[in-house]
Amino acid sequence: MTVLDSGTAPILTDDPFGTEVLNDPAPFHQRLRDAGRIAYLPQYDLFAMGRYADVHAALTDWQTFQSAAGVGLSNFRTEKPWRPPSLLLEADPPHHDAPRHVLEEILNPRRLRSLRDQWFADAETLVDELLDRTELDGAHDIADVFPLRVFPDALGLRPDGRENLLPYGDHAFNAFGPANELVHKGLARIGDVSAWIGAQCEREALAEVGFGADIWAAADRGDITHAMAPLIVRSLLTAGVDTTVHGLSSVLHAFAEQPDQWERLRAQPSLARVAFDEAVRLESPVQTFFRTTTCDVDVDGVVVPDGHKVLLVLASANRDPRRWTDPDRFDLSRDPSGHVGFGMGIHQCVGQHVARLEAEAVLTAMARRIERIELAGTAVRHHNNTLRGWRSVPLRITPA
Ligand code: HEM
Ligand SMILES: O=C(O)c1ccc(-n2ccnc2)cc1
Repeated sequence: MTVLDSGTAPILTDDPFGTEVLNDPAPFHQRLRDAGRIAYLPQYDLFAMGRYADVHAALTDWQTFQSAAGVGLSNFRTEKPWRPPSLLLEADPPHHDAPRHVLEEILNPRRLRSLRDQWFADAETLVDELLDRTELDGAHDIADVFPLRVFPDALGLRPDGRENLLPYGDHAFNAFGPANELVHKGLARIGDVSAWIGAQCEREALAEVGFGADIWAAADRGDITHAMAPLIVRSLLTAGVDTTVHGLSSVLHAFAEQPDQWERLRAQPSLARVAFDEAVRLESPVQTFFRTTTCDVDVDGVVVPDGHKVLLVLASANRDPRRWTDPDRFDLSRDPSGHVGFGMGIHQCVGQHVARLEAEAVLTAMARRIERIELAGTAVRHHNNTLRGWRSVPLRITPA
């Protein structure tokens, strides 16, 4: 795509949600970083940032770059959201504060320690089931399976109907983008699926022990209102599975592409956590989120008018050579902290510890049982307006 400089903002004619970019976003990200600190995309009348420093600055300045007008392309100031807005993701202080504090308490690493032994055992069971094979699919057999085995139970979801979770999350993440074919393909089922999701958020649908019950208990304590509780449960239902499914397929693909890094993990299984964060930096399972300006904002001489949508390209920031040495390399000796794959600032991912624990369980179980993994064919991308991961990662494995 060409970069034309008309007026003050460099113009990019890329479509961040088109098939070409979804298949290989790197050229778009490179053009965006090279164009300057901010660029204008006329196709969607939006501004975009791709450099680490600018994305980080916008994420940590919620007063100027708000979430309350939606974190997708749709501007809640002028358009009706497709569902009641999120009390966390699509809210700013003060309304954001109480729901955020409640989930921080429920999902913090200390509270998750009670799940660690169970999740590690579940991961070992899953890997043991696969060890009689020399070839498997890292997406179909592991990434798509493990989150659905552990997270719905931890949340307290009833056993039936869980097949609705992935389609709901996939549609919700598509809906942050434009109304393209990816959104249209989900519309036929979303009514029924949303009804099922809404029903699972009610207190009587949830187990007495789990994240859902903890949210309702917070309402009983008065930390949030009872009216807020179902919507906060809905946040976990929306975010809890698709994200980790794509995070896991990404880390397995990264290792399969670089078997030397797998040897490092086998030598030091405690590297599992940093390996997952390095994969989240490199692959950015959540590629983008939007913000809306709350005033006229001058970025390097480009004036973004009040109320305008700004696309924050997390995936580009995570590979910005201004911030990362050899950014395109999956490297376990790197310190990936500071990456924006989980966001940054007041909206930084409150589920990151859940995601890390799931990945640590899977990678530790695999590292102990599998001597070598390598790609056994061409991996196939899963397309989504916001999420990036793999539909298929054919692997050849050598049991230890
Ligand atoms: C690899 C997995 C994941 C990635 C890459 C990821 C990424 C992100 C990012 C980038 C944000 C910031 C959004 C923004 O700034 O607008 C975020 C927020 C959030 N994440 Fe995640 N996430 C993951 C998994 C999870 C899981 C498993 C949960 C729930 C258990 C979760 C719950 C949330 C919630 C509730 C927010 C909103 C926080 C707020 O607005 O205060 N995420 N996540
Ligand atoms: O409240 C919601 O509906 C909602 C909350 C968080 C996410 N999310 C995105 C990345 N990690 C989590 C998605 C949806």
